[in-house]
Amino acid sequence: MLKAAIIGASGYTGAELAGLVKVHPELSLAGLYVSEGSLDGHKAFSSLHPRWRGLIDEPLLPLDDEALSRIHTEADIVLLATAHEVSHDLAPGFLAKGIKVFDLSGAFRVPGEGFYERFYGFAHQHSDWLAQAAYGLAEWNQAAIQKAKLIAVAGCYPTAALTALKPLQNAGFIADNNKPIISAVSGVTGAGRKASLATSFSEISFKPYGVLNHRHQPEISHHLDNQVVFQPHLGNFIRGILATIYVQLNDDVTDEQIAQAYHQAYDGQKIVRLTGQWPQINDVAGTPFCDLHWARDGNQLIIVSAIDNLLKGAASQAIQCININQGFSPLAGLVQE
Ligand SMILES: NC(=O)C1=CN([C@@H]2O[C@H](COP(=O)(O)OP(=O)(O)OC[C@H]3O[C@@H](n4cnc5c(N)ncnc54)[C@H](OP(=O)(O)O)[C@@H]3O)[C@@H](O)[C@H]2O)C=CC1
Ligand SMILES: CC(=O)N[C@@H](CCC(=O)OP(=O)(O)O)C(=O)O
Repeated sequence: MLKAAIIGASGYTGAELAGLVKVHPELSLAGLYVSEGSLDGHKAFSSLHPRWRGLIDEPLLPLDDEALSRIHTEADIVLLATAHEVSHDLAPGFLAKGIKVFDLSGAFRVPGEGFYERFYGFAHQHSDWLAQAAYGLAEWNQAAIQKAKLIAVAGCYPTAALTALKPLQNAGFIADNNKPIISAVSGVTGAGRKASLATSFSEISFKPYGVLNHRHQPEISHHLDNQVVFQPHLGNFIRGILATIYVQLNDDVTDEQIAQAYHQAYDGQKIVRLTGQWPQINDVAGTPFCDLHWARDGNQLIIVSAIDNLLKGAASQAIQCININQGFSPLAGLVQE
C-alpha cells in the first residue's frame, strides 16, 4: 500500500481526499494534518465530518516540526489540500526529501513572469518546481503526470471548462480570434470551509463575482492555448459547478466532426460522460464524473459541462492523478470497473 499524508484534512477538499484514500485499494492514510495552531488539532476527523464516523476516526494532527519529520519518514506521497500560499511554502520541503506531492491549490499551475503577483497576490519563490510541475488535468496530461514529482491538480472551474473546450481546440474548430465565453456557477463549498460573511447561508444569493479578473481566466487560457472570457457566479447550493460555454466555430465544421472530436477524446475514459442530454448538477454532485453535452446553430456552439467542484474539480481528480502517476488502474478507488 502507498502511504498518503493529507495536509488540510479538516477542510472540504481535504475531507473528500481522506474519504477517497480510505476506500482506495492501493492507498492507506499516513496521517491527517491541520495547521500547527489549528483549533481542530487533536480532534477526531469524524467529529468534524460525521459522515465518516466509524470509518475515519483518526485524529487531526497539528503540522509542527515533529509532524513534518514523521511525514518525511512515514509517507510515500503528500496530498496538499491547503491554501495557495501554504502549498507554495510546504511543497518544496517534501519534494526535497523525495516525496511526491499532489497539490490541490493553484500554487504550481501556471508558469509565467508576474502571474502569481498579479493573480494570487504573492511572488512565487520556486520557479524551478513551477516549471517542473505537471498540470493535473487527468484526461489530457497523462504523459506529464506519469513522470512528474509534483502534480498541480487542475482548478475546479478550469476542469469543467477545459474538458469541454480541449477537443474543439485540438481539432482546430474554434474560429480565429474567437474567445470562447465560459459562464459558470459554483456551489458555496468552492469557497472553502472557513466561516465568512460572504458564504454565510442567509447572505448567499446567486450572483456574479470576480468579473474580468478571476485567476481561473488565465489558467484556462494558458492550458487551452486560446484566450477565453470567464465569468464565475456563486450559487446558493452546496456543491457542484455548471459551466455554459459559447464558442464560434469555423465555417466548415460539421456536426459529425464535432461529435467525432468529443467521442475520440472521451470514449473509453469513463470519468467524462457524453450524456446526450443537458447536464445538471444533481447528476454529478457526490461523483467523480464530468458530464458534457452540446448543441449548435450555424457557427454558434453551446456546450454545457457539469462537475462536483470538490471531486472532479479537486479530490477525485487528485486520485486520478495518483493512479496515473503510480501506474494503478485509472479508475481505482473511484468507479467500480
Ligand atoms: N473548495 C473547492 O471547491 C476547491 C478547492 N481547491 C483548492 O484546494 C485547497 C483547499 O481548499 P478547501 O478544501 O476548499 O479549503 P478549506 O478552507 O476548506 O480547508 C483548508 C484546510 O487547510 C488547513 N490549513 C490552513 N492553514 C494551514 C497550514 N498552515 N498548514 C496546514 N494546514 C493548514 C485548514 O485547517 P486549519 O485552518 O484548522 O489549520 C483546513 O484543513 C485550496 O488551495 C483551494 O483553492 C481546488 C479546487 C476546488
Ligand atoms: C465559489 C468560490 O469561491 N470558488 C472559488 C474557486 C474554488 C477554488 O478554490 O479554486 P481553485 O480550483 O483554483 O483551487 C473561487 O472562485 O475562488
